[in-house]
Amino acid sequence: MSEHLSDTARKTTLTPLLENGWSLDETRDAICKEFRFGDFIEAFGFMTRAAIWAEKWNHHPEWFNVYNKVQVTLTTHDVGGLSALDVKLARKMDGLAG
Ligand SMILES: C[C@H](O)[C@H](O)[C@H]1CNC2=NC(N)=NC(=O)C2=N1
Repeated sequence: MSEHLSDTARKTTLTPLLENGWSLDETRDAICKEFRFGDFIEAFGFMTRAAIWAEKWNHHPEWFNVYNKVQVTLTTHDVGGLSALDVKLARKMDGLAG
């Protein structure tokens, strides 16, 4: 079971993500990012790869896709806010998106 991200962890692990296109939704303690790809197949390929990691880690994104755009929201429902799992999945998604 994950834990709510500590203030220290927020400074060290969240800051680089916020500098890399993620933004904080403070109303629900979530991080969000919009990824854009060349076309639908690239966007869906990204979603498919991310889905396999999400399933492996039992940590599932909220996301919305139209054509080449994927809007992602990450938060941990079990703790009612951000946990280390959100940071881990956000980093993985950045890596997969290239
Ligand atoms: C029962 C199941 O393990 C939980 O609901 C898992 C599944 N995937 C999840 N995904 C996310 N993003 N947050 C969770 O708290 C979460 N919990």
